[in-house]
Amino acid sequence: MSVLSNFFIKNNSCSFLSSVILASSITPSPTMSMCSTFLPQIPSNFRRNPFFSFPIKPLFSTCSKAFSSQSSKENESPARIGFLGLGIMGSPMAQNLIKAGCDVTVWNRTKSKCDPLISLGAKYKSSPEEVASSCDVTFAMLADPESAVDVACGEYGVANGLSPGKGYVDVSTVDGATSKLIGKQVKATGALFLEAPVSGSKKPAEDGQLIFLTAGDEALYEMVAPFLDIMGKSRFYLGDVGNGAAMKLVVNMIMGSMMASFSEGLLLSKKVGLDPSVLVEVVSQGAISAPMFSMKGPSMVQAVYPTAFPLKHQQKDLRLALGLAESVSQPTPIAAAANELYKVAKSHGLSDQDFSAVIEALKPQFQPSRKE
Ligand SMILES: NC(=O)C1=CN([C@@H]2O[C@H](COP(=O)(O)OP(=O)(O)OC[C@H]3O[C@@H](n4cnc5c(N)ncnc54)[C@H](OP(=O)(O)O)[C@@H]3O)[C@@H](O)[C@H]2O)C=CC1
Ligand SMILES: O=CC(=O)O
Repeated sequence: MSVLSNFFIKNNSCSFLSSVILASSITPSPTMSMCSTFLPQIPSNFRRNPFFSFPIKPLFSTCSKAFSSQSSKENESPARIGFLGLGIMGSPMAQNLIKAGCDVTVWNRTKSKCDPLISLGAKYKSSPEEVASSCDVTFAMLADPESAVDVACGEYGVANGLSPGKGYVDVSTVDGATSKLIGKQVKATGALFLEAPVSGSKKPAEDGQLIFLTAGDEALYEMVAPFLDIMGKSRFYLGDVGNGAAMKLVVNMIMGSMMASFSEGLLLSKKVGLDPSVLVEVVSQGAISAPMFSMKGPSMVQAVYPTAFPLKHQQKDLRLALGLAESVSQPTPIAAAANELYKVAKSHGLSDQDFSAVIEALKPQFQPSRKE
């Protein structure tokens, strides 16, 4: 199978862009020339470092042709990638970049989380500002809107270290207004900005199987595509900043409601004398089957919730999705009800459990006492 056909199969969502990039490796196109201010700091990396022999993702060498065709200078520095926020998602994402041979510099508020990555070869800087100033492109995977703004725009924040020719890619799940605020600060430095929240949890992050929902500077999107392809299995470019955030919030609104509904079903099945494990099996074979139910159902039946997606983040996403719905007067009664359930779960100390622990909020001990 040719490299080109691999590319289309793996990334059927962006086949137009792929063909633009591939074509650019042969004949410079207007799309690629849009990237030229950024390119001088990136391309030689793709000729000199181990990316070319990266065995799992032949796609990458396809993309790298686009970069190498833009430059023939031998004395350019390799692309330097910053990664901020090394929680459940950020750590495996940064790890995959390091394992692919990228030159990665990390920072995390709790410094100890940097140590495993440093031992894999990452560099360390002591602030987001220093990471951004020492890197060509900086990724951030932060908890929520507050931390995303703080890291990007606060004291010693990313914006202080950015300048023309650099790029900032925020992969955190935030609302569109937050993303636009960050984008504005980034653009004021002359750097490029891309929002790129991800769909997919801990395991897809470890396996490089995330789905990127990007929006913002298309030139930066094209520049970082090879890195997204190391961390993910597909990528969507959705236009203006805010669209990536909105897409992610809609997806997670659906997910939060599905999990709440599944929880009700598991508990009801048990109460009427059925085996909830059999319900999981039945669901898995029918039209409402979902990987999420098959993966999480068995542990939910056992009342254990190993954290992949923290419940507090699911509730944050529902809250932000409800705000999005409110902004356009779209009724979302199911999501609103689900949100209340996650709030109950949070108030009972389940914030850091997996979001499947929302089922606990439906159990008698967590229900408001009722007069018979
Ligand atoms: N887990 C999942 O399945 C998925 C999560 N997401 C989204 O990705 C983002 C990260 O999720 P995840 O990795 O699970 O979350 P974690 O809670 O594991 O990690 C959060 C990260 O944010 C940092 N952080 C929190 N507050 C601040 C602050 N005030 N200043 C600086 N850094 C801060 C944490 O630093 P410290 O280590 O110091 O606490 C940590 O690095 C969230 O927006 C989430 O909604 C998206 C897809 C899937
Ligand atoms: O945001 C969570 C996910 O699984 O996607």
